Amino acid sequence: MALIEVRNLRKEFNRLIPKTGFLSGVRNLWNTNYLTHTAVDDITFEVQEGEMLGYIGPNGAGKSTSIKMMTGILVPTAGELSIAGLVPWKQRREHAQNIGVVFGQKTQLWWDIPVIESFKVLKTIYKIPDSRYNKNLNIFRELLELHEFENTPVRQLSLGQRMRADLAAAMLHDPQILFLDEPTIGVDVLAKERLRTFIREINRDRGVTVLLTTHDMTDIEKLCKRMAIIDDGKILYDGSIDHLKSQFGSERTLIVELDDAPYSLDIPGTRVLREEGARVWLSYNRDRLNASDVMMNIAKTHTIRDLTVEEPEIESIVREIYETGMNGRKKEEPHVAVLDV
Ligand SMILES: Nc1ncnc2c1ncn2[C@@H]1O[C@H](COP(=O)(O)OP(=O)(O)OP(=O)(O)O)[C@@H](O)[C@H]1O
Repeated sequence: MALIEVRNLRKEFNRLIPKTGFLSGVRNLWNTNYLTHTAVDDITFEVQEGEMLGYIGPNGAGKSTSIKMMTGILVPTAGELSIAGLVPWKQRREHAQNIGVVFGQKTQLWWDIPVIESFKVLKTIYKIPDSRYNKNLNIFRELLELHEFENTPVRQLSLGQRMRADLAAAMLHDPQILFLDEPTIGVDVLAKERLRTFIREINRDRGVTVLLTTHDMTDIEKLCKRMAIIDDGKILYDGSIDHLKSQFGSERTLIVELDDAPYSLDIPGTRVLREEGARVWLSYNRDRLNASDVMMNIAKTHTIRDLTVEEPEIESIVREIYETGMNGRKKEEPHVAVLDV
């Protein structure tokens, strides 16, 4: 049985249609005209124990709404949800013991008290035994370098420090599942790397199952093997990152360094992306050409000094899917490629 089971999950919100015109402010007080907006539209997926799933999508796609249902904050309009055998919004207390949650946009800690005092409050709330609390605190202190700021009130922390404190707080009670909603948003490169190392280690050493939402594709590439793409409340893709790359990333970039300046290199089947002195970046479709064909064609007119082929970046593949849907289809025809990973 999967640890997270989501079946035909749906969430609708009612939005007020504002009245305009004369005395609109007053008339809106009695306004009962609502428009139903479907934020999550019949999604189905599973997450196995110990897996790390990247859950991505453009702004307003329905990611946070999904996480809020999975964490028990929101009640779905329809569908089924079982997490570690519990229904989040019905068994909230038991469920809270099984999960850790980090919302990058909003701290779970108390703003005015030192980080360590927030941890003590959480110890009491979750009834964490002394030995377990001390053991976890020591491990997290080292992994996240908490000693730098554990006696500082949360409101005085930098964003990177706050995220480190939030991650530790979410893991103090040893949850088996961690929901991360944009945990690296706004933090610098070094802090991002520290957060990623922590997430990787708790997944590897403690077997914690992770559901990660982020707009940073490097987070996904560095942490997850599997990714689900949601847009307009629907799952467009659910499968391995390698499969997505091999299926949708057929554009390759060949970078050649020549003995002389290329002066508008014109190689059939390729497109010049950039030229810099004697270096030129050429894009070609791997399904129609291979690197050696392109190379041979260049060698007819130039002497090649150096050459590299760049793999497609997941970021550009995902951007294309957001823009045009799967397989270049329009978004009104969502296509779900469910794969075993
Ligand atoms: N409480 C609410 N009432 C009405 N509409 C809502 C509410 N919460 C979310 N929505 C709408 O539901 C849709 C999905 O929102 P959600 O926050 O889940 O998106 P998201 O994928 O997390 O976006 P982002 O990446 O910008 O955080 C959006 O159109 C949003 O405006």
